[in-house]
Parts: sequence; structure tokens; C-alpha cells
Amino acid sequence: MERDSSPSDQFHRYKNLIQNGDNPDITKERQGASFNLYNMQCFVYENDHKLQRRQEILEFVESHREFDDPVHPHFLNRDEQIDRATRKCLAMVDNLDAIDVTDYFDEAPLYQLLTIGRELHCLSLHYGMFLPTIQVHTEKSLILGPFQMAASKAILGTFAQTELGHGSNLSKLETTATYDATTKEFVIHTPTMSAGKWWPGGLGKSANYAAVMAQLYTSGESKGPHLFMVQLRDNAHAPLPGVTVGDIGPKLGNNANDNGFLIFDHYRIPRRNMFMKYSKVEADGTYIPPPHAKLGFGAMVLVRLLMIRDQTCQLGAAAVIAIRYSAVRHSAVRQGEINEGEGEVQILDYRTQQYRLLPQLARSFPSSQRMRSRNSTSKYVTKQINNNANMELLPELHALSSGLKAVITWEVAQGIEQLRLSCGGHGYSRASAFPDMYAYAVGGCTYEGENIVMLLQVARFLMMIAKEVRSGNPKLAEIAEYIAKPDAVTARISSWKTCSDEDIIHDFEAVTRKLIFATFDRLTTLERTMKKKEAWNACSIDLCKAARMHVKTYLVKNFLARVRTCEDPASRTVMHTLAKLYAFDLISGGGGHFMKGGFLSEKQFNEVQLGIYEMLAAIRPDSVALADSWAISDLELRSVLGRRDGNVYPALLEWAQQSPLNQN
Ligand SMILES: CCCCCCCCCCCCCC(=O)SCCNC(=O)CCNC(=O)[C@H](O)C(C)(C)COP(=O)(O)OP(=O)(O)OC[C@H]1O[C@@H](n2cnc3c(N)ncnc32)[C@H](O)[C@@H]1OP(=O)(O)O
Ligand SMILES: Cc1cc2nc3c(=O)[nH]c(=O)nc-3n(C[C@H](O)[C@H](O)[C@H](O)COP(=O)(O)OP(=O)(O)OC[C@H]3O[C@@H](n4cnc5c(N)ncnc54)[C@H](O)[C@@H]3O)c2cc1C
Repeated sequence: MERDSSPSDQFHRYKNLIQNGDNPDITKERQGASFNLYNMQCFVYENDHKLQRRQEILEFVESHREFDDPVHPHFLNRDEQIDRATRKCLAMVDNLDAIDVTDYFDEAPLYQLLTIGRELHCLSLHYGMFLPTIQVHTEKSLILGPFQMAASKAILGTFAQTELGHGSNLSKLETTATYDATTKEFVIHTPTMSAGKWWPGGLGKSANYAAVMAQLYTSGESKGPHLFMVQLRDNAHAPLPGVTVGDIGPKLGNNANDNGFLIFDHYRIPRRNMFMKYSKVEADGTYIPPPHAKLGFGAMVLVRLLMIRDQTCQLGAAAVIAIRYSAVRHSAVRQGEINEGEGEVQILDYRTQQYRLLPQLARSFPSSQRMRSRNSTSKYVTKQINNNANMELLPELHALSSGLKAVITWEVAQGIEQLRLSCGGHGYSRASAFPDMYAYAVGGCTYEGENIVMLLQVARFLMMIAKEVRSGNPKLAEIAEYIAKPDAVTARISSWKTCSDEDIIHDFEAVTRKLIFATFDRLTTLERTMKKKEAWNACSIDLCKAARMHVKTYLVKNFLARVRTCEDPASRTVMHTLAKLYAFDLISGGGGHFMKGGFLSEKQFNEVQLGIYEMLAAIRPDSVALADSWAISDLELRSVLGRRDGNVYPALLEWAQQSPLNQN
């Protein structure tokens, strides 16, 4: 019997269908934009220099063959994924002069996305936490040594804090570091099974050093968790005696990263290997405490700020994919007609589709931009601590970084999932990039501080502020000044066209204030009959709600403020509508809080709902151009559905052809 042609031959036939040039629908969308794309991109990236650097870095990566992928990464098994990522990491490190490595917000993440993709890998923790730990926790006079070793690739580090038994609750970590004054060494030990380190990225196979968080014991006394620089593997990369180390197996995502476990058996390190910038153990065992008890957690604060920017960019990329796909999804596979007989439409024309896409697009802008100023705040706070031992701003920075980390990672993960669904069946394919994006982003809800635990830290800060305000003598951090403003009885919000930024801010602040004080009153009432911690637990759902609302208010205010700085009038008009859509969508979702006690009337609530409809219609013609304003290249996007030219279907066929199942 004659054999059918192979799947590969069949695909080849279809390949001829690949269009030359861009999909006409997407071109039409671009032509219809109300603003100049370049001006908008300059606003999004703050200036044209940053935009130009994006292009230069892209060209650099595209012109270096060592960054090519001989096999599409989607079709690799885990060993191959790790091999690929490691090969790329080496190429990346060999070419670091292509970027400004100190630019953690733009150039470094972009370079990584272009070379490796959306994936934690063997160097993520080295750059993401190990080097920041050295930076934040090493005395100035000693910092050069470890940095030079890291730069010359003699050291590849990770951050080993979480244990099998404890992750969030650092005070209960069980790994011990006991000072032996006779030998001037610390003895690092894993006393129980639950004390085994579990999760550190790059630990399983790659790292030869780790910053290890352990309970410090000196002169027979416990001094709480402290950080130690610990060598794990010898020059031949074999674990040193007293160290047991390995990979923890596959995870939901990020499988090119060898997250690992680590067990110590009375393993000795020199005294100087304790990170002693803030707290010290003298040679005789005398303990010098830090100027603030939580300074030892400084590296985590810094990384939470970095994550916020990184995560929001994932949401931006997801919105780009879904919007472009929604512009080209029609003709061959139509989804129905709006006006019977008039033909089918692009799915982007459905109001429900716009409601799925555009609020997510709006959500992706504010946090990515304001984070730059938070980074400066972080640098400023670090300077204050180093120069004047001034700790005043630390609680504010901790509350803000924890809150933004919790709210943004959650919204990003939910947003990506919503955008995936908006692409129907093709969104479920890895070709869309959504599954990898989601797996990457949702990890951020857990690592670097589990989100609920982080929200409760914000709530702690807010309850302290509420207490101060009630005491009548508040000394308030800038982010909390609104909590001391007088109560407002009625909302000011009206039609989106007429209500001012001040009206929106007024309403958000008023609602958040009410929520904070209602929770504070509940907490203090409960404290009359319960122990403090029981009372806290009894109202912790409300505490989280107040914390979330506080962060959202911060984001709304910052989005509106940022839009006011846009110098190009056409770009400013669209961005302003997007900012209002963001605020109205939050009001619509949190209607219960806004309408409580009649603050927002039913009429006003209806105006909010109607406003959303109208703003979706107003933004619709600019959707594709707004997606383009993220200036994301196809290489960075890594999505068949989101490709810039809109030629989705032939590209899907081409992608599927690479499946090993189609090779014979
Ligand atoms: C290239 C770019 C890529 C970017 C991405 C990077 C990729 C990297 C990938 C990353 C991979 C993932 C890598 C990883 O996952 S590494 C592992 C990350 N692990 C965690 O984040 C653990 C989370 N837990 C904690 O941080 C603490 O235990 C918390 C905070 C929960 C409680 O703590 P504790 O139980 O000890 O405290 P308390 O609640 O009794 O509160 C006591 C007081 O202390 C204050 N307080 C607490 N903490 C701080 C602080 N930090 N600064 C200033 N103050 C602080 C607090 O407000 C309170 O003040 P007051 O109310 O009494 O005044
Ligand atoms: C992809 C990934 C990478 C990671 N990389 C690293 C790494 O490189 N280095 C490292 O050290 N760790 C790493 N981790 C571990 C991570 O930091 C921890 O998982 C995280 O801090 C949460 O701790 P946990 O797992 O113990 O969760 P748990 O604290 O056990 O949380 C479980 C549940 O308990 C709740 N809960 C806990 N405490 C409280 C509380 N006080 N009040 C109310 N509810 C509470 C939480 O909200 C959550 O619902 C990584 C984790 C992941 C997923």
C-alpha cells in the first residue's frame, strides 16, 4: 500500500501559505492610531536613549550565533532545558559588556529575556540575590574580594534561606551557626530533617557558594537569623565534606533552574565568613547587634522592588500578545457577527473581549514606571542607613515593597491567565507563550515572601499609623499621609469625561481610610477580650483587604501623576483614559467597599460602569498601537500569537512542525 506523505511533507506544503508582509488587519490598526508611536514609546521608557539601547541590545543578541536555539526550547526535556540555559548563561556572561550590568531595571532583564527567555536559570539567584546580598551585607573594606571572585567566575552563588519546615517564618529557621571561639570558626549544622534547606535556585547542580541564613549562637546565646558566606563545592565542583546537596525535581515552571536542597553536618567556616556589615561577632565571641533588628533582611527588600518591575513587564508582554492576536483573529475562523449580514468582525471588536484585554493593558503601565522612582528611594534609604545609621525610612520601604510585591504579582498572574483565556484554544498552546509566562509569574506570588504574609506586613504598618492618628499626634510616612485626612462622607466620582484626577484620588483615599479605621477598630475591640496575636488572626482577612486597598490607592495616584508628566498631548490623552479605565475598573471590582455606608451612590456606581463601556470604545482604535508602545521585539516576546507581523496561522504550523512527534 502506498504510504501517505509524512507530517513534515504536509507541513511543508502549508508553509507556502506564509504571507509576505504584515497581516493587513494589523497594519490597518496601526495606521488608525491617534498618537505617534515613537513619542509614546519614549514616554513608556522615559526617554529615547532607553529606547535606542533596547534596539542596540536586540541587534547585539541577534548578531551573535551563540544565542541561537538549534531546537525550539518548547520541545526539550528537563536535562536539555538546563543544558540550553547554562550554555546561554555562559554566552551571556562572556558578553556582559554589551549592557550596563548595573541597570537592574532595564538593560539586565532585557538582555536576559532576549538571550534565554522567561525562565529562572542557573545564574538567576547569583545575579538576583547572591550579588545583592554581598552588596547590601558586606563591609565596605571587604566587598571587593567576593565581587572580584564573582566577576572572574570563581564563585557562583545562591541564596539559601528557606527550609523544608519553614519559609515565611524566618525566626523559626532551624539551621544553626555556632561560633567556636577556640578555632575562630562557625559550625554550620542541620539539626533536624525539617532544617534542610529546600528551594534555593541554582543550588542543585550549579552553585559552589551560598549566602546561608542560619540561627546564630555565640557565647551560648541565640541571636536570631544571620547570613553567612558558605562554600559548598570544591574546585572540581564536588560537594565538600559535611555538605549534602542536590536538585529538588521538576516544578510548575522555571524548570531550567536547578532549585536544590542542602544539608550540613557540622560544617566549619571561618569567622570572617559571617556577613558583618550590620551585626558582628568579635573574635572572642562578643556579639555586636545591628542598628535595626531587620537590617539582615535588606537583600529581600531590594529584590522585592526588582521583582515588581520584572513582573509587570510580563503582564505588558501578555497584553501585547492577546491584543495583537485579537486584531488578526477573524476571516478564516470567524467568531460570529455583530450586525447580521454585515460580515464577521475582528474579535477585538467585542466589548467583552476589550474588557478582558484593556484593563490588563492599563494595569501593566503604572507599576512598571513608578518602580524606577522606588529604586531611587531604596538607594536613598540604604545611603541614610550607611551614612547616618538613620532607620526612619526603613519601615516605610519595607511596607511599600512588601505591599507592591504582593498586589502586583497577584494581579500579573491573574492578568496573564485572563489574557490567555481571551485567546481561546490557541492561548492554551505553549506556542502562545502564556503557559510559560504564567508559570514564571505565579512563582512570584510565593517566592521572596508569600503574598498573604507580605500583605499582613503592610497591615502591621497601617495599624501602627491608625494608632498614631487616633492618638492625635501622628508622625506619618509620605505614603500614609492621607490616612490622617478628615473623613469624607460622599464620593465625588462622576462621568469619566468630567471627573478630575483629584476626584478619583479623593474617593480612593476616603474608601481606604474607612477600611483601615474599621479594621483598626475591630482589632482593638477584639484585643480587649483576646491575646494580641489571637485578635490579629481573628481579623486578618480584613487586615489583608485594607492592605490591598492601600496599595491600589498608591498605584492609582502614581499612574495619574505619571500621566501628567507626559509631554506629548496625543499620547497623554490616551494614557489618561487608560489611567481612568484602570481606576474605574478597580472601583467596579471593589464596589462593595465604595458603596458601603452610601459613600458612592447607585447613580455614581452606574456612571462608573457606563464609563468603562465608553472608555473601552474610546481606547479600542488605539489598542494595537498601545501594545506596540511596549516596544517588545519578537525575540523578546517569544510568542507565535503575538508576533509583530500578525501572521499567526502559518507560524503556528511552522512551530508545530518542530514537535519530535512529527519527525517520523
Ligand atoms: C534581572 C531582574 C530579575 C528580577 C527578579 C529577581 C529574580 C530572583 C528570583 C528570586 C527567587 C526567590 C528567592 C527567595 O524566595 S529567597 C527567600 C525569601 N523569603 C522570604 O521572603 C521570607 C518572608 N519572610 C519575611 O521576610 C519575614 O519573616 C517577615 C517579614 C514575614 C516577618 O518577619 P519577622 O517574623 O521577623 O517579623 P514580625 O512580623 O514579627 O515583625 C517585626 C518587625 O520587623 C519589621 N520587619 C520585618 N521585616 C522587615 C524588613 N525586611 N525591613 C524592615 N522591617 C521589617 C516588621 O514590620 C515589624 O515591625 P513593627 O511592626 O514591629 O514595627
Ligand atoms: C520558584 C521558587 C523559587 C524559590 N527560590 C528560593 C531561593 O532561591 N531561596 C530560598 O531561600 N527560597 C526560595 N524559595 C522559597 C520561597 O521563598 C518560600 O516558598 C516562600 O518564602 C514561602 O514560604 P513557605 O514555602 O514556607 O510557605 P508557608 O509560609 O508555609 O506558606 C503556606 C501558607 O501558609 C500561610 N501563612 C504562613 N505564615 C502565615 C502567617 N504568619 N499568617 C497568615 N498566613 C500564613 C501562607 O499565606 C500560605 O497560604 C523559592 C520558592 C519558589 C516557589
